[in-house]
Amino acid sequence: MPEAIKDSFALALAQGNPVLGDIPGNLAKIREFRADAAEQGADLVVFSELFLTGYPLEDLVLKPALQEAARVACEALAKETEDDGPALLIGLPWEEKGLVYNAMALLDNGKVETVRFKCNLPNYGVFDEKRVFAEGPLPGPINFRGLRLGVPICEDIWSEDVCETLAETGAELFIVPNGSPYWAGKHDQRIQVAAARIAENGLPLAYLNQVGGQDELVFDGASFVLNADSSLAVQMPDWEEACTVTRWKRDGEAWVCEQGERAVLAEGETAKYIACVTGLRDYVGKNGFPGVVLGLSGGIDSAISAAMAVDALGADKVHCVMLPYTYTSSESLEDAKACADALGLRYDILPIHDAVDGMTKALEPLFKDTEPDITEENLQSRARGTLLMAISNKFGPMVVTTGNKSEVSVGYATLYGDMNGGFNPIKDLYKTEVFALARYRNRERPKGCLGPEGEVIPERIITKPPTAELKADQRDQDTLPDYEVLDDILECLVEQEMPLKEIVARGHEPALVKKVERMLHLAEYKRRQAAPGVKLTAKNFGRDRRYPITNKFREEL
Ligand SMILES: Nc1ncnc2c1ncn2[C@@H]1O[C@H](COP(=O)(O)OP(=O)(O)OC[C@H]2O[C@@H]([n+]3cccc(C(=O)O)c3)[C@H](O)[C@@H]2O)[C@@H](O)[C@H]1O
Ligand SMILES: Nc1ncnc2c1ncn2[C@@H]1O[C@H](COP(=O)(O)OP(=O)(O)OP(=O)(O)O)[C@@H](O)[C@H]1O
Ligand SMILES: NC(=O)CC[C@H](N)C(=O)O
Repeated sequence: MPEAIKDSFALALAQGNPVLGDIPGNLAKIREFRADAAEQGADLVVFSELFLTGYPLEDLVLKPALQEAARVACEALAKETEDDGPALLIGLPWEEKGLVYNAMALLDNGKVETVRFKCNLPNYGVFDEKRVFAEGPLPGPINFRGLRLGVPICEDIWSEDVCETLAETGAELFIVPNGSPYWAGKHDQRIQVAAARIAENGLPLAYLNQVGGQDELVFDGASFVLNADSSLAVQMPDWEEACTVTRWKRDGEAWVCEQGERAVLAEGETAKYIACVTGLRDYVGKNGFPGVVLGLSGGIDSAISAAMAVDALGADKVHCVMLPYTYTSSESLEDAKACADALGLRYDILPIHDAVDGMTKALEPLFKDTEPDITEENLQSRARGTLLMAISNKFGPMVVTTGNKSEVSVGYATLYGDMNGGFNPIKDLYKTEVFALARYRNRERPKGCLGPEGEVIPERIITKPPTAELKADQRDQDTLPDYEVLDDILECLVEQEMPLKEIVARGHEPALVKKVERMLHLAEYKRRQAAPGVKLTAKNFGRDRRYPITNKFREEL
């Protein structure tokens, strides 16, 4: 039986990257973290929200078999705490009297000592927890070897009630396990929320988040400890697994965390770039692909996607194919080759003339009395999409799709053509941000990136006017307004749901604002069929923005 905690204790924060549904794999990770924490003298190791199963579980948690497998793994793990090692605070779904809770279990002395449930279930943006979990009752503290731990679970700290109840019922500090996805500016929000709970209750707070990608979400880690005066005691690194042991001392009635690691966090473009790379890496890795393949056109979208793929997976796992047709310029061929060379990846050229001519011939009996139009343009895109999917089928790599948020917004992409693919690393980046990130990556290679340093996206790819090259002398701006203008209107419409009048008041042409609004609504059917991609903003296309496809509503202006 371990001794009661008196004047000091050591708390390990296990900032890990679970694989959703891989209970044996996550269990193995828990054991590794525990061994590491034991070596560092920890008394307790805490894991992020639902770590044993992975987060977010979505409807998978409704499966009794999943609940049962998690419970069995938890009981087995509890037995292992009979040794002298640290206790464990782990997250898992917990069924009781027919209701399923989002729970944290304290495993100590060879058994499950206590379980407590999440009270405030987030049900906005990407979150849908009320659909699958029951709300827990307002909790009291967990007794850990005589120490009274307040354990609010993630959303539980985003309002006052749970922390207030825990403090009133004797909690001595807060330990907060989270599954808190990244979006730009999120870390500052978390610190503010934590500081508010500390100010209300006068207790220190350890905030633990997971890392890694899970479908469209990426988690940045960046766990931290704030003391009761809201000063930062520990800042763990972002975007990487880590096990940090925080050391606590009693000062009269209060607990104080000793000053520890102070990692510098990625911000702005660095954070966004790492988020795209992390999302792609984990999607490809966790779904078991040997690598990726993508069409490299000499344009900026495919160039930055190729750079992100190399940074995520290494050049040996990225295959780029130039698929030229009649309208492909010599500059595009040169630029694609220069980009492939700079990134050091496998590059092939497969002309699509035969494929397009073959489809044109097959359609001739029906099309012979018609004029060429966008149909023929789309055949080029579909030939490319088909060939890339064939390479995927034959050799196994996943097709990376490369549409930016501006294109995805207005439907400037071909269904079953360039929209083909399994995952899109730039889906939540407007075109103007794609340009900025390309320049950024040429200046700087952020941590964890496996590609070369220096210029990886040749300058001309960034400076030349964007073109789909589906007909002679085509430019994106023949069909779309300048990207600076388009992106500003889209940001207002998508992220802010701003009334059209207010968008016009920013200096935009009324007719253009109406046109963009119309394109945005009309493209809903394409987005519903589009590949998933990394969420970077507070409102991505996907779970954050659920619009009907059939929709005749248009705002008056
Ligand atoms: N509400 C709805 N629900 C379900 N399906 C709907 C639909 N409305 C149209 N459709 C279907 O969608 C079809 C039109 O969509 P789609 O076939 O994609 O063709 P569409 O959107 O007409 O053309 C593709 C556009 O993407 C542009 N673009 C830009 C950059 C690159 C590339 C590229 O390919 O590399 C393309 C290209 O210039 C063109 O403006 C209709 O013929 C119809 O079959
Ligand atoms: N000639 C080509 N060879 C290989 N892939 C191509 C070719 N043309 C288009 N693609 C694929 O289709 C996608 C969509 O084309 P699109 O023209 O929108 O993008 P881009 O060429 O990368 O960038 P930009 O819009 O700046 O020209 C490309 O990103 C690329 O993956
Ligand atoms: N898992 C959760 O409860 C997440 C919700 C929380 N507000 C966050 O994004 O940090």
